Amino acid sequence: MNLASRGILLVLDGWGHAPPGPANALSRAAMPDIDSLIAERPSTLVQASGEAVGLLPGTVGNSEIGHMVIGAGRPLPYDSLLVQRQIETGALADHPLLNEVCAKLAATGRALHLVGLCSDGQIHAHVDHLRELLRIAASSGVPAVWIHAITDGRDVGDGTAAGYLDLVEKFAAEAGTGRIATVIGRGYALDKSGDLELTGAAMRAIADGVGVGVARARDALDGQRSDVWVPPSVIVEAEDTPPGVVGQGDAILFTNFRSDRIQQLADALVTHLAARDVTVLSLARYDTRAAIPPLVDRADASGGLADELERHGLRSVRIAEGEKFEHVTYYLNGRDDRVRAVEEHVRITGDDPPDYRSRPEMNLPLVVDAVTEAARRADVALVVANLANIDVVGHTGDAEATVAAAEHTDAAVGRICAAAGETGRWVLLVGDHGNAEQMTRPDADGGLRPYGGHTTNPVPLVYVPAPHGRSAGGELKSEGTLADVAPTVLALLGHPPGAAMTGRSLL
Ligand SMILES: O=C(O)[C@@H](CO)OP(=O)(O)O
Ligand SMILES: [Mn+2]
Ligand SMILES: [Mn+2]
Repeated sequence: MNLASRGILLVLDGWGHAPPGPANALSRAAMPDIDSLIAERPSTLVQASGEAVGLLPGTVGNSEIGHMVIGAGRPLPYDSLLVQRQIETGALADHPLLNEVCAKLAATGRALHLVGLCSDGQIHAHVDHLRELLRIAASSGVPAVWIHAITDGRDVGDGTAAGYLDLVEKFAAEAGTGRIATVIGRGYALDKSGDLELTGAAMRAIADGVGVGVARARDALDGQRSDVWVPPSVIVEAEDTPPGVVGQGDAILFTNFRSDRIQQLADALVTHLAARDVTVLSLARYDTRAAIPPLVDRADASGGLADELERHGLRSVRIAEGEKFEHVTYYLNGRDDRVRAVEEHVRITGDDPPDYRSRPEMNLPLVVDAVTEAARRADVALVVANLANIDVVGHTGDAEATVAAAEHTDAAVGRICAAAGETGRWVLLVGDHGNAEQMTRPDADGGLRPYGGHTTNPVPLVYVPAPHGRSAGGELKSEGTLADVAPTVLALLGHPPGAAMTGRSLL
């Protein structure tokens, strides 16, 4: 392979584009390296949200779909969209497995437990799906439906949980069934770091009714520091045991459509409830250890960049910190957990602070070292790395810390581009969805409140040619999407897009 055709694909997580302004942490940050790349190198903006990537129109992008589409080279109908379609066509209401489980509960007098994130953030879940499931349960005659409400405050503004709990109660009243049994912050219920104490606390509330006792769902929020960290709380209506515990012969249906953050809890519950003869279902397919039957299955994501690299015998090294490791491996490879013979997966581990505001640099120097080391290897055609800081720190909603995260990211990009220059590589930089470029959101009173969630903004794509390699004309093609990234990478490596790709090279 021509030396100059080797490269580095850098995903800057949460790197969206918006006009400069006080709420734009990226325009506020001093980012000399990235600014000069954008000024001097071919660059463009690409779509990373909504229909362009396989989401419902107007839906914010996220890391899963972002990395999947970057890898697949085509938009992929995402799980949320597939669920929505099934609701609209009536297929979910007619779902044979759901009907069978509901009929059994009706016949045996047992309860259905709905467990999921209660917001309309549309990254992990949508409260409208819960509404539909309440309707279906009611019309199937399920005698009791318990809702285990996970509060959000991350995909939607912090401080909004009370409104969503009220909404859930309204949906239940409309459907004529459903009561909130537990209220649990996503920090506990959706931990994905392997912290089994957090997961265990959520699990005991759901399964056994052990937690902070409150009289009404909203009371769980009283005096809490954020919606994310609402301690596992159990609604106790009388002096006796909480009514919503999971009993012998009950069924649990997880209502999140995205797997990564609910699977630790789902696995813990399946293990914990093994002796209780509980039927467990999930709305979409999960990557749990236990096989949980999904109501809606995934779209095929094969034929992407990983398959093409393998076909051409091109070695790639994937590098990211724990928070984004699956994204540059499993998701980029189309939710395929094989490590192909031509791949190396490097998970950067450092010490992770409980609150990223205190260390916006995260473990970035270690990521840069690993990228530099891989870039020096002649046998590696492509280095793929995710720089997580802008997104992960952006999620705290703390604009000052996010400015610092952006400045660390800029310095890292500078170091990586220097290493690329020394090793004769090109670099392609791209965001996977917006986040840090929009750190406030209007609130109901016409004011602005801090916002740490994702956005629908386009993301930058910047091409830094190798020192003696192919250079694109002045600009990259416009009107691209994340689906064009893999074809662009393949073109730079000297290959056409894969047959399954509908994206095109933007060179
Ligand atoms: O952290 C997460 O789970 C989501 C936001 O809920 O972000 P991302 O899609 O970037 O992983
Ligand atoms: Mn992301
Ligand atoms: Mn994110």
